[in-house]
Amino acid sequence: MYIEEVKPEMKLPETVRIFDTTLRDGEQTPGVALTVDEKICIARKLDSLGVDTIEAGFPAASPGEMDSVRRIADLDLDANTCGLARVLREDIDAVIDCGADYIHTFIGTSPLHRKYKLKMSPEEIIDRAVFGVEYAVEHGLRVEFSAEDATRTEFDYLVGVYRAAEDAGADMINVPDTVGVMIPRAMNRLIRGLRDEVRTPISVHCHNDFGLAVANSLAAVEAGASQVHATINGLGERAGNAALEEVVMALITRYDLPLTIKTTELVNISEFVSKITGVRMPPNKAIVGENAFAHEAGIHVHGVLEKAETYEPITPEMVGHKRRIVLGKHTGANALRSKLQEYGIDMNEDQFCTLYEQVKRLGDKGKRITDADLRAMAVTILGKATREIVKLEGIAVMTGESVMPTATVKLRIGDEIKTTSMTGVGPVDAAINAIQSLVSETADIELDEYNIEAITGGTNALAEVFVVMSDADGNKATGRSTREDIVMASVEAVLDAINKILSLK
Ligand SMILES: CC(=O)SCCNC(=O)CCNC(=O)[C@H](O)C(C)(C)COP(=O)(O)OP(=O)(O)OC[C@H]1O[C@@H](n2cnc3c(N)ncnc32)[C@H](O)[C@@H]1OP(=O)(O)O
Ligand SMILES: CC(C)C(=O)C(=O)O
Repeated sequence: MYIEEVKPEMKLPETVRIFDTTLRDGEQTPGVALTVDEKICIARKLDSLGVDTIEAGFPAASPGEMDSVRRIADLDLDANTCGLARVLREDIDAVIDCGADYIHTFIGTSPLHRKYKLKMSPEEIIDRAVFGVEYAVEHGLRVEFSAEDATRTEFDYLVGVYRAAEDAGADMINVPDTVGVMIPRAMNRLIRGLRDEVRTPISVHCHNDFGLAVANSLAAVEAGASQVHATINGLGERAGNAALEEVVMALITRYDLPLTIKTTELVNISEFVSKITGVRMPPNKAIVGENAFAHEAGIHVHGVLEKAETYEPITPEMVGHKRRIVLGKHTGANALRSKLQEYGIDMNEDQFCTLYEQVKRLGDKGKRITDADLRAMAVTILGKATREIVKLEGIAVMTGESVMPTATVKLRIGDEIKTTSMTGVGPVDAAINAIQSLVSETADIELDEYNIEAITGGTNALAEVFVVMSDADGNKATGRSTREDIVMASVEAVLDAINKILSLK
């Protein structure tokens, strides 16, 4: 509604090209280093996603980078394979040697970069830029030129640099907000200004130091930029780059721009990149976070159950996500009824009220309530309490210096008594390993989470253990126990969760 009103003020391009730099700037995320094979896997996924260009690496940086870019170029993907290079002959030669079809070459232009980093005069920087672009063009590459730290460069000088790159044959000029200092209005002004001065298509590369990378990228598009640099999950130097999934979904759904991205792949690629890089997404991350389509508050869940758009701006399916109704302190009766219906559980009004109160009480204590917990609570209220299918009959643990921590556990599982001994990194680990080994003959139940907290002080402190376990069918249950002895608290919590899951069968 409001967006349509401001659209006439924009200079939107017909479409926006997506230049993905997950494998280059994304890999500059502190602590992230990808192997050649990992880069190839990500490149294939980016290509299926439909990005226009994949910046596969910086070939001059190392033999591994060279190998990655070469092998990605050899894949002959639909996306352009791009290599990054300083405006130096040896860097550009490295990109040429990789067989990439596209080069991104750059030089710093701001007073800070000129004076302190490059120690070059403004004229020398222009000469170097022209050399780099011409050299790459002569070698048959399509060339994107970046004035690094453009957003802290004097406008007239910046125009001079870009005009020189354009005259030297650059196919795209990129405007990097290298340290993320822009605000959307200023970015819009800068891109409008540049559009009046240069003929070449304009791209932007925004960093997220103030959390404005996506907003600044969109402001640039509103001013006519026809390409955006982005990374999966917003990876990149320091606070990262503009998150591809956010930029893409905003361009498609807020600006109605026809992008070629297969949006249903976004969650899949986000999870893949998160796993490979080890950079986990916060649950509230837009578009791809665990909570992006999760609802707990009663008023919201009620709205969503009636009509999902009340509290969802786009459908989860559009990005390959799933809607989740979460139980907790804010749960309302409508949400609870829908959960019971989902599991085919019938209750009278009194039983329902008891369950509702229990959910609220647990929520107030800050406890997490999984679907299996709810089902266990419901069956207890219905008089069919969680059955103690697995019962501890005995346990002995041995630990110390120079011995492998070992636990011997005796369980009654149904009518059978079973015993085993297992080792672990400590007595708790050994005991849980032994329980899991015995139970694995009945059901495949994994420990997903283990948390321990000291409730009181001192060596005889009460410890509360909280676990989350799940089986191969996706049933998840929590288990809890509070004891002075952390081994026993852990064993009881694990058995609590296992029995909840087995009682559902
Ligand atoms: C904003 C960005 O994200 S830029 C990309 C950042 N990515 C990387 O740096 C990738 C990893 N880098 C590397 O492996 C190394 O830094 C290399 C191989 C590229 C260069 O290594 P070294 O030769 O040892 O140089 P070092 O990194 O210490 O310093 C950078 C040099 O490049 C020069 N330089 C920096 N940018 C440019 C440029 N665009 N054009 C020409 N020279 C440049 C610097 O002035 C400095 O020169 P000096 O060695 O003569 O002082
Ligand atoms: C190489 C350039 C575009 C860059 O990564 C930056 O300025 O952040």
